[in-house]
Amino acid sequence: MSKRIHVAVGIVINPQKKILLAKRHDHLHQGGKWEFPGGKVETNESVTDALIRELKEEVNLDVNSTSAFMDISHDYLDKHVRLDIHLVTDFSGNVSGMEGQQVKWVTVQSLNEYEFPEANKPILEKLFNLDI
Ligand SMILES: Nc1nc2c([nH]c(=O)n2[C@@H]2O[C@H](COP(=O)(O)OP(=O)(O)OP(=O)(O)O)[C@@H](O)[C@H]2O)c(=O)[nH]1
Ligand SMILES: [Mg+2]
Repeated sequence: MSKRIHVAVGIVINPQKKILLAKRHDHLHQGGKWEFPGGKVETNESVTDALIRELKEEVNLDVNSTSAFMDISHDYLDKHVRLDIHLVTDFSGNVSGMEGQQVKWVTVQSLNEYEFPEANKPILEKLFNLDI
């Protein structure tokens, strides 16, 4: 049986309509690829609380509110992930890669230049179709 994990993922969009990407460290699951910041929802934690906590821990942003965007279940060979993806436009602070990871603001149009985990394909399609 592969592991099942529930992940809170943030599509952070700044006032210039750029989206925040972070690069996963090589040793992590799906390492070396770009991701939308986020992480595992802990026991007794809501997805929103998990996302607020992860965005502070990983990229030092203070998030005020989030809105549900899409939900994806994906089977990797070694684990099953459920990505609970939220849009984040209501935040303050300056981005910093708190875990030494590379971070980058990119336009929606340039997202196809980056390599993402397989599970992210539907997210990219939905973002391309958003008129932002
Ligand atoms: N954060 C994030 N995780 C993703 C994305 N796409 C995707 O497949 N994942 C998968 O979802 C899982 C997220 O776990 P994570 O490593 O971010 O978890 P975490 O921040 O709680 O890390 P930790 O376990 O080191 O505390 C990983 O298996 C990762 O491969 C994405 O866009 N963002
Ligand atoms: Mg993470």
